[in-house]
Amino acid sequence: MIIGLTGGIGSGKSTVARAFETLGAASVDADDVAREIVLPGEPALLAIKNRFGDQVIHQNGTLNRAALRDIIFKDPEQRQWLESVTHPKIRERLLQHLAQLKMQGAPYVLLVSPLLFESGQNTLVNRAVVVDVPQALQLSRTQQRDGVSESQVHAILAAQLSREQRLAQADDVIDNSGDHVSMMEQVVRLDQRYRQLLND
Ligand SMILES: CC(C)(COP(=O)(O)OP(=O)(O)OC[C@H]1O[C@@H](n2cnc3c(N)ncnc32)[C@H](O)[C@@H]1O)[C@@H](O)C(=O)NCCC(=O)NCCS
Ligand SMILES: Nc1ncnc2c1ncn2[C@@H]1O[C@H](COP(=O)(O)OP(=O)(O)OP(=O)(O)O)[C@@H](O)[C@H]1O
Repeated sequence: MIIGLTGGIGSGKSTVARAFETLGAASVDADDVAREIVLPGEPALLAIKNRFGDQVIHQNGTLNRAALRDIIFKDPEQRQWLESVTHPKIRERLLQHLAQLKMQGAPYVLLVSPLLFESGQNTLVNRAVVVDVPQALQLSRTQQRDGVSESQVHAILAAQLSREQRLAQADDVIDNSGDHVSMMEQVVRLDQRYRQLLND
């Protein structure tokens, strides 16, 4: 069984995924896969360099993520172009990771992705769990974690589904506006539910 785990920027997806892992779940993270497909030598990195030039490439040949972030969250057309190059490759690589994880015998696998619904990756999963927090908390936790400006987080939020749109597509919801103990209690309940579903 594959469970999609999604939520907007800074909602706590990675934190929640780690909590599921302590209970025995396996996981693959779309943000990590998005990094793999732009490593030096990958065709996606070459396409990005051809479009945006050396301003988005570090001296050592790796992607300058901050520079690309500045460009794509200012201009929806550039973001759509980047997604048209990266999303098919991310999907392909996710499928490979999921197939490998399936062999390893975990009871269920989490596909952790900020853009589960936006990118159509939800067609790869059996259920979707949304990590939900009010927008103000997304903003403060992201700023505290990454040291980025409020306007940059707002620009990223604007490129993602709204809280309501995401919740409307959820099978399960984790309210991550409380502390870690409250989050863990919800994860334990859902883990039991997923194991029960496997036995049904
Ligand atoms: C623009 C890039 C280089 C910025 O890299 P950076 O290291 O600063 O951020 P990182 O990749 O860790 O993403 C942080 C968060 O930004 C948000 N985000 C990233 N890409 C997008 C996007 N295309 N649309 C909306 N939100 C996005 C997500 O909430 C994500 O968790 C990078 O995000 C990227 O390559 N994005 C395009 C690929 C993509 O859509 N990735 C999302 C997973 S499918
Ligand atoms: N319940 C919680 N209480 C307090 N802080 C939390 C809680 N959950 C997560 N955080 C913190 O909020 C920040 C964002 O969490 P996390 O990195 O897990 O989010 P994310 O959804 O994976 O983010 P992104 O989409 O940007 O990769 C982190 O600094 C994390 O430690």
